[in-house]
Amino acid sequence: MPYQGTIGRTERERLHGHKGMCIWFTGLSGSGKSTLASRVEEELHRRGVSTYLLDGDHLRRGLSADLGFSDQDRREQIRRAAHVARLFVDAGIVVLSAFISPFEAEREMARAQFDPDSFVEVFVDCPLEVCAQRDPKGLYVKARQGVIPQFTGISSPYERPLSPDVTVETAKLSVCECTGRILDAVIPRLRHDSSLGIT
Ligand SMILES: Nc1ncnc2c1ncn2[C@@H]1O[C@H](COP(=O)(O)OS(=O)(=O)O)[C@@H](OP(=O)(O)O)[C@H]1O
Ligand SMILES: Nc1ncnc2c1ncn2[C@@H]1O[C@H](COP(=O)(O)OP(=O)(O)O)[C@@H](O)[C@H]1O
Repeated sequence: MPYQGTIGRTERERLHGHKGMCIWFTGLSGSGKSTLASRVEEELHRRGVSTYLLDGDHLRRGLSADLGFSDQDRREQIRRAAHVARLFVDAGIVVLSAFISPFEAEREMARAQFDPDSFVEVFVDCPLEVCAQRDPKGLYVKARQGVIPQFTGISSPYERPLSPDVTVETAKLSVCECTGRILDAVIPRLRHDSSLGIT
């Protein structure tokens, strides 16, 4: 439970003019999590929504600098990420969380931090071969050479989500189409009451 002062989430949401929410992106490295989280954030920002983008590399440079990529460390990474996301939502902000988050149990743990309307799980679905071809950071080449151990999809598992709120197939749809589908799921849930002007 968040610390409860005299100003609560409802008051903060009223000030922002929309509800707080967590949009949780999960998918393989190179599937398009960061690209889509960033595009969705731009679109929300343009509509006057208060946003914040959290991603794996970002957290791992600071709060999670002590963690590696063992199953146990990934579980701890997602526990921390979900907790931080919860704080942002309690502050009335729309937080976009982009983590591989490879395990269903931890994604469900993240979901359980929020009320059902405040959490949207986005499965960024892309075949491993396409991710490896894209290889935007050159990590798949190194993983296949054995230089990077425990690499998701190569030498560490990725469990496909069982019941995501939105699935975007990034090898079939453009960035623009994927962004539109995510916004269609998110925007109706942001309206706090009829006084809000989000369109
Ligand atoms: N072994 C291994 N496996 C997967 N990913 C690796 C690894 N080593 C480094 N990286 C880089 O770390 C980013 C993923 O961090 P996450 O915190 O999102 O991962 S996890 O949710 O804890 O599984 C990931 O970012 P994305 O490519 O944006 O997914 C990589 O840049
Ligand atoms: N429909 C799409 N959605 C997202 N990214 C796409 C799409 N089609 C092609 N891409 C490309 O795939 C790459 C995904 O990289 P990135 O967003 O860093 O992935 P991740 O954050 O999941 O590691 C980018 O180069 C992006 O331009």
